[in-house]
Amino acid sequence: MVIGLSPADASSHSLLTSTTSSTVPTQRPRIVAALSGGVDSSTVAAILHEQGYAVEGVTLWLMKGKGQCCTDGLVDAATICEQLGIPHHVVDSREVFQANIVDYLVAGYADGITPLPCSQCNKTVKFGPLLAYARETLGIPQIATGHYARVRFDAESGRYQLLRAVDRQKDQSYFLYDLSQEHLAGTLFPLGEYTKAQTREIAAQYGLATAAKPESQDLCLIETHGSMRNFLDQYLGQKPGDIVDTQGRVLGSHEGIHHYTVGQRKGLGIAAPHPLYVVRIDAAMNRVIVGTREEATQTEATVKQVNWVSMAPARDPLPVEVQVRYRTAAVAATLIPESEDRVRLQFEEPQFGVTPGQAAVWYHGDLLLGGGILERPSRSF
Ligand SMILES: Nc1ncnc2c1ncn2[C@@H]1O[C@H](COP(=O)(O)OP(=O)(O)OP(=O)(O)O)[C@@H](O)[C@H]1O
Repeated sequence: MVIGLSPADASSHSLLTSTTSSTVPTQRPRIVAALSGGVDSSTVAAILHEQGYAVEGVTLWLMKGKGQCCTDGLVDAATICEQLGIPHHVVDSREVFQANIVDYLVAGYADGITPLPCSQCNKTVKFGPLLAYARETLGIPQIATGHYARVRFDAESGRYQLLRAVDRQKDQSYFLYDLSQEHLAGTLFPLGEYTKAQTREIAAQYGLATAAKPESQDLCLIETHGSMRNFLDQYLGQKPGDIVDTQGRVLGSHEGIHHYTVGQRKGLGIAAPHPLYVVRIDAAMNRVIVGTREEATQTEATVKQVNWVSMAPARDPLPVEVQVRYRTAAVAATLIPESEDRVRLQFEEPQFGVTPGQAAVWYHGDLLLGGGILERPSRSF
C-alpha cells in the first residue's frame, strides 16, 4: 500500500517530458492528486506521475481571498499541473466549506468550546467530496494527498489501519482520526514514509515550481484572516461579559467568550499574585472562568462522536496512549468504553488544558486506534 520512491530514485529520472493531453492510456492506473498548491501535494503528483500513474490534479476552492486554499493555491496547483502535463480540475467547494467548517467553528465558539476544524475539514470537505468527485465525475477510483501519515490493510481484522508518519515532526495522523474505512481504502499517502526534508529534496530534483514555497504556519483560516479572533469577530462581533474566578468573584471583563480557550494563560488582562488560566467557558452566563493551573488540570475526560479506525470498537477497558492536542505528546491512559461512540479516558498523570471541542486521539505506538471530540468536564465551577 505504501508508495516507495527514494530521493535517489527520483533524481535518476527525468520527469517533465509528459504529454499535455488529458486523454490517458487505459492501461495506466488512474489516480487523483489532491492539490492545495503547496510543496507536499505537488510532490505527491510528481511522484505518482513518475511511477506511471495517469494523474489528474484536483483542487478544492475553499474560500474567497488569498492563501493556500484560496486563489494563490489554485494558481500554484494549476502551475504544477501544467509543468507535469496533467489535467487540472478545480471544484468550487466554498459552500461546503462554509457550511461544514465556518458555520461549525462559529457555532462552537459561540457555545464556549474550541472546535478543531482540520479533522472536520478532512472528513467533510476533503476526503468525502474528493473521492465522490474522483469516482462519480472523473471515473477515477482512488485519490492521493500530501498528508504525512501511513495507511495499510490488515488482513486479520479486515480493516484499513492508519499509522503515524515516519517523520514524527510532520505526522498529521491526529487530523485524520475521523476518516472512514471507505476513505482510507480509497486513499494513498505517498509522503508517509518521507521526511519533510526529503520531500523538499524530491521537489527540487523535479524542478517543481513550488519546491521552495514556504511552509504554511497556521490554520488556513488564520492565514487568510490574520487571526482566529479577526475571523470570529466577523461573525460573532463583540459581546462583553465578566471574567470570574472559580468562586464566581468578578476579576475582570472580556469582549466575547469566543476570544478564549480552556488552558489559555496569556491575554486575560488580570493582575493576580499567581498565574491564572481559563478553566471553563460558560456560554449561558457569557462568563470566562479562570483558576489556578491545578484547577485547569483533570484526571479524566469523556469523548463523544468516537470513530474507531484501526480496530473494531473496544468493548473492555483498554490501555492507550492518548493525544489531546496536535502538538502535545501522547500520554498513558485507560480507555473505558461507555457506548460504541463514547468513551471515558482516565489519564495516568493529571493533564493540563484538556480543551472541550478539540480531538482526543488514541494510539498503540504508531497505530492510530481511534479518536473523538472532548466534552466539557462536569465540574462545580
Ligand atoms: N484546497 C485543497 N484542494 C485539494 N487538496 C487539498 C486542499 N488543501 C489541502 N489539500 C490536500 O490535503 C493535504 C494536506 O493539507 P494541509 O493543509 O495540511 O497542507 P500542507 O501540509 O501544507 O501540504 P501542501 O504542502 O500540499 O499544502 C495536501 O497535501 C493536499 O493533498
